[in-house]
Amino acid sequence: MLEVQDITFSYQKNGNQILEHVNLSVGPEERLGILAPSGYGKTTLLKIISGYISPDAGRILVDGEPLPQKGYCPVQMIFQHPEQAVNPRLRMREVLKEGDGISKELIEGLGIEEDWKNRFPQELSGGELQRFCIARALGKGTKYLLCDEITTMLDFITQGQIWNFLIEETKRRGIGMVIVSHSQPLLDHVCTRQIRLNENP
Ligand SMILES: Nc1ncnc2c1ncn2[C@@H]1O[C@H](COP(=O)(O)OP(=O)(O)OP(=O)(O)O)[C@@H](O)[C@H]1O
Repeated sequence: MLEVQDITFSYQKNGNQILEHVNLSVGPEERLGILAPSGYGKTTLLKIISGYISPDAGRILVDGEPLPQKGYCPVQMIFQHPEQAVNPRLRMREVLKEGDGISKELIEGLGIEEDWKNRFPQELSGGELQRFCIARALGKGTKYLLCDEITTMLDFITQGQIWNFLIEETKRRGIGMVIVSHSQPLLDHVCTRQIRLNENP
């Protein structure tokens, strides 16, 4: 179980509180959709849940344990803009090595072509690059996957391929998901449960 307990956060000391006493939990079989208008702190919340930023108060537990201070994080996040999530100086084969033992099956399942691995990020399309970011986030140790508008900038065919793959892969491996999107049809299609931020789950 992924538990988000009483999270409070503001970017500036004594500034506007972006998140106030946020509580939610997600099981390994669930795909939880989060809805909220722009600026309500959805991206900020996902960054806290995946350990990129620390909350001012509250805690994140995975199976009753806090996120590890070092080593592989069982909660992985995929961002809206893949080009901002990869080192531009690394070839894609090296980017994949940043993950936790990325399998051949995963790479094939995502439709990543052998030749793409020799390229640099700027030599790939947004959809091709996002497939690498998804592969990197789905290493052996991943228990929960957080998706922040991950297909917003992609065409419908690519969106469909990516979501079908993600649903199958996470079901098979018992990986729980948290999905942020402004698209209600997408959330209706993908999620097993939905909540609105700032309302009780
Ligand atoms: N690094 C930062 N420093 C200061 N303020 C920030 C920072 N990042 C985001 N904010 C502010 O925090 C608030 C929440 O931003 P966040 O990106 O989490 O919202 P969001 O709900 O994901 O929005 P959107 O739906 O537009 O992506 C916004 O008012 C934003 O301007």
